[in-house]
Amino acid sequence: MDIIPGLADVPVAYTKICLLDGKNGKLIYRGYDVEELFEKSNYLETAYLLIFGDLPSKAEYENFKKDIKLHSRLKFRIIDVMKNFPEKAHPIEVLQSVVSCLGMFYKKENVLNEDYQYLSIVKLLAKIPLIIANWNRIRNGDNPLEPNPDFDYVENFLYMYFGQKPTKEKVEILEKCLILHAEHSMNASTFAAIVVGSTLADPFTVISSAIGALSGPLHGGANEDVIKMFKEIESLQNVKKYIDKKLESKKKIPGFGHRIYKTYDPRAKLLKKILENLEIKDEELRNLYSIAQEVEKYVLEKLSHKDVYPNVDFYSGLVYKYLGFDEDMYTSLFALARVSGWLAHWKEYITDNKLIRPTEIYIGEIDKKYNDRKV
Ligand SMILES: CC(=O)SCCNC(=O)CCNC(=O)[C@H](O)C(C)(C)COP(=O)(O)OP(=O)(O)OC[C@H]1O[C@@H](n2cnc3c(N)ncnc32)[C@H](O)[C@@H]1OP(=O)(O)O
Ligand SMILES: O=C([O-])CC(=O)C(=O)O
Repeated sequence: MDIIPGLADVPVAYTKICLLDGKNGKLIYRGYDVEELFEKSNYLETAYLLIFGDLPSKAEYENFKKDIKLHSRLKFRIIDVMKNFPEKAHPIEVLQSVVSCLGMFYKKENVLNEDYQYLSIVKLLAKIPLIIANWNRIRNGDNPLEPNPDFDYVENFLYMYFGQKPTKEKVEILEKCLILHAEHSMNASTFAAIVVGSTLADPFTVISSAIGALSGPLHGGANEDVIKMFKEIESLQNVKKYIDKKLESKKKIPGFGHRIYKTYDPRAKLLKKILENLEIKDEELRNLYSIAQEVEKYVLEKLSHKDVYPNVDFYSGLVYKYLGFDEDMYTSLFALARVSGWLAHWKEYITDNKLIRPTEIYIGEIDKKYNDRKV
């Protein structure tokens, strides 16, 4: 028996949620190509599709939206907890901690009870955007805003975050970004969600664990590192030198490479398409975007023979920057979207649950004696 490092290519579950074709760069949610959803759907509808199995009818969608609006409140005690966090706390740490706190406020029920599942799903979808938006206001010394019941999900998030009604263009762009980030089969954070879910822990604990897994630089944390890299590069003429130095010292280029995609990540293509269609007036963003294009060209020259291509984290930050978000918020925006994928997998997995408990191969010492220890 041998181990499989990183469980690469080891299937851990049957699923009807997501099909990933890493060779051809295709991403399918519940039978629909993500590209079609990107063009035609919106985030909440896509979340419903992922979690409940198909796109909602008009009535189902209205009900779902109504239930989410009903739970779009944060208890004052949660806001108080947030006000006591250090202003410099990273938003993803705040999000993970507050989602974990949420569970303390609700009665624990049997996680296999479908009504409890539905209520928890609605609460998490309702409250996660509020936590992210409120934290941004709290850390800047502003009071959190009440949600505007006349606004849709994404519009309301942007309103609460920035404190003004967002333009239609910005709402549409964020809807598209969230669709692209909503789901991605058995990635590390989804695996964390089903590992914790398989113990029949409550859904707030499940999602909080998944957020923790997402935060690392090899996963969702890479989008922040990408923008830092563009800033460090500073100008087009530094691109080659910067990338060569990284590769010579065996460092990874953030935003490149993927366990499954051995070609261009379809989401990176669509994010790039968003950028191509923008009229970018901000000079810093224009400069970072041209650096990004140059980095892409040069890294592909250097690494495409190893099947290393841009992943979803490569262009997302530039789009978020266009929308006005600070760079330390990018991973939280990823989580805002991915919560639907985590919930879909959690629900699917526990319906036919088996505790996840792999094994390991012991290669340490045996038969040591306590009295022989070093003095
Ligand atoms: C939402 C997401 O999670 S998308 C991924 C976000 N993460 C990043 O962008 C961080 C940078 N990328 C990486 O670290 C990796 O590509 C990962 C973690 C995403 C995937 O890692 P793995 O599947 O374990 O692939 P592995 O690290 O073995 O790479 C295979 C080969 O490609 C190279 N490679 C892969 N990614 C990169 C990269 N970003 N920069 C330079 N080389 C790379 C490796 O050095 C390795 O080369 P070798 O065979 O000569 O040793
Ligand atoms: O699938 C993966 O391993 C990582 C990824 O791209 C994602 O979670 O979106």
